[in-house]
Amino acid sequence: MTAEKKHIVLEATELSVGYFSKKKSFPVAEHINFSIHEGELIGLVGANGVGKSTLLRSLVGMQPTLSGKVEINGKHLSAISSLELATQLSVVLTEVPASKNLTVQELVTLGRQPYTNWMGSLTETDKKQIRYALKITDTEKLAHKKCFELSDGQLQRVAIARALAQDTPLIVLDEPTTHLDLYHRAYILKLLRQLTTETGKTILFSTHEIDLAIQLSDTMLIMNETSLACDQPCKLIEKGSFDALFPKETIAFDKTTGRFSIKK
Ligand SMILES: Nc1ncnc2c1ncn2[C@@H]1O[C@H](COP(=O)(O)OP(=O)(O)OP(=O)(O)O)[C@@H](O)[C@H]1O
Repeated sequence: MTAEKKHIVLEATELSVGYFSKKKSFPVAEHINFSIHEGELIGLVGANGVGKSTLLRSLVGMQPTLSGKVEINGKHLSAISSLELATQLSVVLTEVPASKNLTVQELVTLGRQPYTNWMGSLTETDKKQIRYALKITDTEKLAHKKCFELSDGQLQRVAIARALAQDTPLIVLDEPTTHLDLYHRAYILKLLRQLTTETGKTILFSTHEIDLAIQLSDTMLIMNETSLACDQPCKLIEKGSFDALFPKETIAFDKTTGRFSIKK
């Protein structure tokens, strides 16, 4: 029997990402090829400065690609209007929201923008989705606080709530567990896992929590200076793909436990 072919939500083909300066391009990562499937939790890992944020921003159209192709649900990214994109894709980046003067309730409500009419009035569905987003991210009690009054960790959860209010089939998060304490780190990663299994959302997130990502992700992307590997965590472990992430003399990957340990 052939395995059921899952719908490809996002595909990168011969993608090159990086920066332009004085009309010259400075690639950060090249020849990137991978596809991610509906209902999967995908963890992107790699050392500091390897290009994870650059890649994520390029995949969601927040910075121009240098060459190659990004397709979302089979459609070239550049052919998708910003309104259409906002109903398909929500993004949580590491940058602090510009609108810190808003209350948490107001910021999360902004997530409903793609669906509200020109007056911005909320339907029962909008209100229900906002309540759900606040509840599931454990931010209900903060709803009436101004964003500038929040700790970094609280703000991080509010940013995730805004993305959940947007209720898109694809969510992309850049380091969603930064600033979070151990409990909220596990809580958020478990929540992302739960959202993929219970609601069929596809969630791509970058993280330095490699051990947790190995345990929770369906697929992992391992980015290093010369290549990007994409596969199930167990297959990547078998292939030794985690070994090349960090200098061996300092930190080693144990295939049997799926964890890194410091070499003494
Ligand atoms: N705006 C920019 N202009 C030029 N180069 C940049 C810019 N932003 C980042 N870079 C460079 O691109 C490379 C990749 O940076 P990026 O932030 O994507 O890495 P990262 O893997 O997300 O790192 P970290 O794990 O530390 O967050 C780095 O060498 C960085 O200096």
